[in-house]
Amino acid sequence: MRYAYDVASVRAAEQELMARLPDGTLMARAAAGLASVTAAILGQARGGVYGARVLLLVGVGDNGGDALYAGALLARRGAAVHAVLADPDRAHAAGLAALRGAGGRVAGPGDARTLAGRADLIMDGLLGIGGRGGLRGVFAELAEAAHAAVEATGAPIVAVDLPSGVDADTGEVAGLAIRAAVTVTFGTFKPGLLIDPAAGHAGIVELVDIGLDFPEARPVAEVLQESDVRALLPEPARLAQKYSRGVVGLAVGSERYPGAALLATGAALRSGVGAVRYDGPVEVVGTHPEVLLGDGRVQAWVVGSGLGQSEEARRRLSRVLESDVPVLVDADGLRLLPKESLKRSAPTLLTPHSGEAAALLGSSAEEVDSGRIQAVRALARDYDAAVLLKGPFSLIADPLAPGLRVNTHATAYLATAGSGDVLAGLAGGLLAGGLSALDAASVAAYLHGSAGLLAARSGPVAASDLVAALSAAWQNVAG
Ligand SMILES: NC(=O)C1=CN([C@@H]2O[C@H](COP(=O)(O)OP(=O)(O)OC[C@H]3O[C@@H](n4cnc5c(N)ncnc54)[C@H](O)[C@@H]3O)[C@@H](O)[C@H]2O)[C@@H](O)CC1
Ligand SMILES: Nc1ncnc2c1ncn2[C@@H]1O[C@H](COP(=O)(O)OP(=O)(O)O)[C@@H](O)[C@H]1O
Ligand SMILES: [K+]
Repeated sequence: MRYAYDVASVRAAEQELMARLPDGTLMARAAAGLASVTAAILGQARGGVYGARVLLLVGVGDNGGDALYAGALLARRGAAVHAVLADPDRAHAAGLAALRGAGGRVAGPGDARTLAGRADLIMDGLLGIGGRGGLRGVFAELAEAAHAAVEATGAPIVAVDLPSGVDADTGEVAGLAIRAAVTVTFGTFKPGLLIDPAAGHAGIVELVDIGLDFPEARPVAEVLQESDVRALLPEPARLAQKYSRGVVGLAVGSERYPGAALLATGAALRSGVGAVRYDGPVEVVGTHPEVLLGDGRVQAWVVGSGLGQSEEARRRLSRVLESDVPVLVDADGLRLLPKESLKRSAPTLLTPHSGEAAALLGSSAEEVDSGRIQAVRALARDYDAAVLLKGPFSLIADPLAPGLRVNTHATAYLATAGSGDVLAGLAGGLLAGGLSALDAASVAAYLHGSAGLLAARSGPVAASDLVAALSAAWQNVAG
């Protein structure tokens, strides 16, 4: 598992560690890690550090200090390092002395555009975990100079700890923020590196261990790694029979949206269950001869994907919601009936995208997307249900779990019609296989992402390709 801690916990861990170490040790560790990642990037881009032109954007706190010390290390290896200071009187004094001592040069904001235009790499040391709100004034001018240069030259921006201007704790971006190619973060992930829209500013995130420990702090978010998913996969016992592996019922698809039934069924058949029962008007057996039809006992239902808005759709939805087994509610299922009907006593998993989440919350998709932690938590609380809020990085909240889960194992090729139907069938099958709603959602999001990554190796992905890739994705995880 990978964890993200909030700023208060990072500060506490830092205090605790600094009390036991000589002054400056933590910053030295951070700067060494930062310089080493930066050197690797320069190595790949141009064969080495020697002669590389590096521009440091330096703010007024320790984030700028990290950049200055890392710049000094790069200058000692032969890089031509310039630092542009947002406010010379408040720049990290010892870091500045180290940079100068190593042969680095200092310039004013007026030189930022020229230096950025010539740089092989720009390091963003404007703001770290002490940042509040978006970039303004000189900070904004420096960020704009960096972005303009990147557009013209393609040079990467390496963010120090966080892309400057994003909110470390919430992932919100209120105004201008740096868009980095790589972020080198220290000690732990911060929620802002995992939660959109801030996560979309971070690029590839490299974690540098500086020795921080979090024995008692509660993570804000956790990200399942492959080994976590492996431990949760329902493998068939030797004495398994089809009913002991679980049966999932699918009340999805309609005459208007037959594809949803075919896709969800295909995914459910590859979700580890013993059988899939389809209840609806779509002819699924031609494509999926394994499917059972009509009434019968199931261990979980999936309802809503491609259900349509008809009276019959409403009836199918209420029948499923009134059952006493776990239910996954997707798409039309989230909008068709009064909100109260989604509050059930058996486990429930809601899988909205931002628009559907907004409808449930009475807000707009823009509001949901600008405050995703708040939105997913509010839904889980209001509906007393596990909620998978879909998006580039999907968030999963459960009223009983203190932290959020985030799925970062994904590709933008998943943004394709029918992709959500595949996810619903897969997650529903995992629910029927006995996983909790939280685990079913997390494992499904991971496998769905894996299938997308596998399928994308051969080019753009259709939702049917995701179904076809699911077994391989499962096998890759299971090992
Ligand atoms: N906490 C830790 O464990 C460690 C922290 N280190 C570095 O220290 C950083 C935190 O340093 P600081 O606490 O000094 O904070 P920052 O360097 O993030 O800067 C905070 C300062 O910027 C000003 N500021 C805040 N928002 C602003 C805005 N929107 N526009 C303009 N100015 C703004 C504030 O007045 C404050 O003085 C970390 O992100 C990391 O880079 C590392 O050196 C290693 C260890
Ligand atoms: N940019 C993106 N990067 C990664 N995954 C994405 C992105 N956009 C959407 N997804 C994923 O694709 C799926 C889309 O589901 P959904 O919005 O229900 O689509 P549909 O209704 O067309 O099936 C979700 O799992 C979502 O998390
Ligand atoms: K930064």
